Amino acid sequence: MFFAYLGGIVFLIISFLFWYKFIYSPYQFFKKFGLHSPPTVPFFGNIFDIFKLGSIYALEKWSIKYASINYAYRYYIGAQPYLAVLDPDILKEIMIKKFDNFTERKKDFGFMTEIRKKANINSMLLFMNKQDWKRTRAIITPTFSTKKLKMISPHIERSCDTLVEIFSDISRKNNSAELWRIFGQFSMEVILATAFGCQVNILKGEENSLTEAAIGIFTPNLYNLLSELCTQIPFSAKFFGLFFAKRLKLTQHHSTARNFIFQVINQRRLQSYNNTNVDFLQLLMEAKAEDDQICPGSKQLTDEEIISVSLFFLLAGYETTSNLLGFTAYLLAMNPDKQDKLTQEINNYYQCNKDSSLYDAAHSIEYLDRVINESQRIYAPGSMTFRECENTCTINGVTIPAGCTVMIPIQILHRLVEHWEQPEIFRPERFSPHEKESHHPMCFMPFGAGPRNCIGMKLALMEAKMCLTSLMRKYKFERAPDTQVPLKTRIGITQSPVNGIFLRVLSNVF
Ligand code: HEM
Repeated sequence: MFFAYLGGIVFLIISFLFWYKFIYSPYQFFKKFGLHSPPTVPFFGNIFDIFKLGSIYALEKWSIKYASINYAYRYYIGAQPYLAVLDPDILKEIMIKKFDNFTERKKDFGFMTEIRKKANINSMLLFMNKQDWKRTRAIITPTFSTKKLKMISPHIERSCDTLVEIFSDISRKNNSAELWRIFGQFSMEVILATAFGCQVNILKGEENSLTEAAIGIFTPNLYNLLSELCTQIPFSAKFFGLFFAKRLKLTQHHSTARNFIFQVINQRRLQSYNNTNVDFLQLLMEAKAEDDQICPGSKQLTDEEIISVSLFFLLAGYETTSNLLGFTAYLLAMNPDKQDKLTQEINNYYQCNKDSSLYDAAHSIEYLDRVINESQRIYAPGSMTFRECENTCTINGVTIPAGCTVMIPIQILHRLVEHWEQPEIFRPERFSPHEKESHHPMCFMPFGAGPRNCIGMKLALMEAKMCLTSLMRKYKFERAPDTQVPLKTRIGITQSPVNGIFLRVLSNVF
């Protein structure tokens, strides 16, 4: 009898502790500071709304209902507390002025961490902790200087030439074509060439072990869904990781890519006397932090670090850039007057600069810059980013507790009616010098902001500008019967078209 009572009491105590630790306590996080959030479900927080509506749309709904003061509102993903901030002045404090208190981004994506561990790949730059990030970023920043990017631009020009040939075939057929897939092949070809000096012809259908692995990493499948789920449900990443990570094709693709890069590094080290490679891998092998950079640890990257950094370039640069090109083509087709203006500007430039290189042309046409900015404002390819708060602080009346993840909804900021007149309209003139002054700089951040912004920004812009300049000299895009209007997009961390982008391509040259 005594033992039955004792057992009952122990059971009650354990149940109470379980309830307190996992069901009650995590959701008191904001309440302790007198702040509100939408109603939560134990273990899941607010993820059902996110699954039902999509993250950005759920945030839009909450922003109307819960953005109490200064356009900031709170929610939970699993048990992790989030604060979404829409106020540009607060964002300036977080991303720039108080950067030291908001240096880290977000805990790693659970399931992908397990996959990378199994594939022997180090932590990615995106999720690095403060110390590791400071050192790594200081070493690799010079790799993205204008001079070095110009050195690798011939790789991009080569793929632009192939793309022009492909578009010539499409224009002759006079049917619509799915351009998003073609821009995807283009950007994969460019990133493999610029990152690893790998001369592949993906646009012409050729493959090798690295391209197969790279394509495999980006092909959506059940496991991607699983990994999405694991980022939301607490403790599930370890659980699923234990059972699946070793057996997944995705892990094999990561291993193949890793081993490929490892072999290339070894070969280059052996042939160091006649090494003429001009690509990121080579630049990373030679990269060294400047002497005046305060960074603890070695000023050079180890081979394992080079592998994880260069692999991350592949992940970060592929989808975002192809989405940018696809969205821009769609917006130009839907706004023929803006497209004509761009073509005119490109032709004018070449009339005055007949022997200009593609690199120089792409960087001299101001209207192209405005078109690309406006395209990214309407469809931000990187639709959100994050910062972790290290120490509790209050900014413009909003308390941000330590341990809280600040969510920066880039796509929403780009369309706020308070800051953008008729935000749904494509008008590149918004970015002309005199109009540019009229909007808050923090309301336009396709590449993030502050010291932890996108390191690949100049590369992405160089690629997009060179690609559009070479295409628009010869072709124009036109709306076809199967063009989806309005375009449906899928918004996660990145934004992509749900059903591709179907357009006609017509020759400009008669
Ligand atoms: C149109 C193309 C691209 C877009 C829209 C884009 C957007 C972004 C955004 C929004 C962030 C987060 C910034 C922040 O938190 O403030 C980011 C981070 C990053 N991006 Fe990009 N990106 C693009 C292309 C690239 C390319 C081509 C590369 C590399 C070759 C790259 C490498 C990175 C890296 C390494 C980070 C993490 C930086 C850090 O934590 O220090 N991105 N990108």
